[in-house]
Amino acid sequence: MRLSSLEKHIQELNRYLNFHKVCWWIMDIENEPDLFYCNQYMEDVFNLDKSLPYHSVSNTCPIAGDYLKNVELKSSQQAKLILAEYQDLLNQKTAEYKNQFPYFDPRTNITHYFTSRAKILELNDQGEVAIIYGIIEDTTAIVRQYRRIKKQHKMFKELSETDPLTGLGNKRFFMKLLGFSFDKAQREQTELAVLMIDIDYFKLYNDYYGHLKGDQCLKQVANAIKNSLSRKTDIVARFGGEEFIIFFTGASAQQTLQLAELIKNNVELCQITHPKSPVSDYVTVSIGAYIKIPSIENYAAETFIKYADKNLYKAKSLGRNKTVINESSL
Ligand SMILES: Nc1nc2c(ncn2[C@@H]2O[C@H](COP(=O)(O)OP(=O)(O)OP(=O)(O)O)[C@@H](O)[C@H]2O)c(=O)[nH]1
Repeated sequence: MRLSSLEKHIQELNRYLNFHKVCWWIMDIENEPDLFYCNQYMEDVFNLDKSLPYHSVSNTCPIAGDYLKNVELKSSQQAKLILAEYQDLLNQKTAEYKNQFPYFDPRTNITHYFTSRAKILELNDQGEVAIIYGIIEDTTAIVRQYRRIKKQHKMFKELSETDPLTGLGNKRFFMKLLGFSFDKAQREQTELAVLMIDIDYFKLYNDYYGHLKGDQCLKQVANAIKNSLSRKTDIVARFGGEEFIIFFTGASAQQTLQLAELIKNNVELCQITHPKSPVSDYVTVSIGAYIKIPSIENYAAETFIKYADKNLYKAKSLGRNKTVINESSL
């Protein structure tokens, strides 16, 4: 009786669900829980043996069976999820499931992406699930397009946060990260340090050598600054023109001063000749630093930049090629 009912359903599915590029399958859970019947298109797509009218769930089902062989599931976690949804359908906890799975086709060496939906078609007299059916659609084109857009989005984001000349982060990138770190330092009551670095007499350098050489100089200085930083959490950016900025957390005032001195020395050690500089034969930088534990009442991330900038101004007025750090913290 059940078999003829199944046959009737198979005939109906063949008649009504005969769309191009749509796989359908049906299972008699009550009598043959390990078998599924499907259309020819599904047999083609998943390389199933066409000599039989049915296929084994445990051996050939693209999801439940030998998925380890053919389905490139990203993780066993995903496989478990699909299985759990299938169980929920059998236990009537859900009326329909919908999941996605990648399928590696060994004939073409290409991974396709499918969306699989299933529903209960018939209950038996005891109200238990008797027959379920489902469709599987190839969503490879949509998935690929989604990934392309995501990749482009990431690229645009990186471009919008990168200084094209030096490859360092730009002001926007810096302010975003400073905001996060400021809040964290405030919560954890740790020191936050901001260093403003400015090339000395850069206008004279540009006037003497021209803008292109000025650009090269900016790149070299940017590299010298970047290479002076050892921790991943030290964030550096080109803040504008010939000005660079750094922030980091968890260091003492002494360590901050040491790092500033290291940067200053490393820039001078690049030996970029600057015939017009009154302070050195080579390009030098001045640095203004500000370090403090952010306090809830009195500070904002921008205040750190303002004070670091004031100290930079002091370093310039003290003759350049100098570091000034907020003295109260030393
Ligand atoms: N080549 C080049 N020059 C730049 C760029 N951005 C800013 N500048 C130049 O940097 C110079 C900055 O000059 P000023 O602000 O007068 O400062 P300075 O000559 O370095 O003097 P001090 O900072 O007081 O030591 C200007 O000549 C700008 O044109 C850039 O992207 N490329």
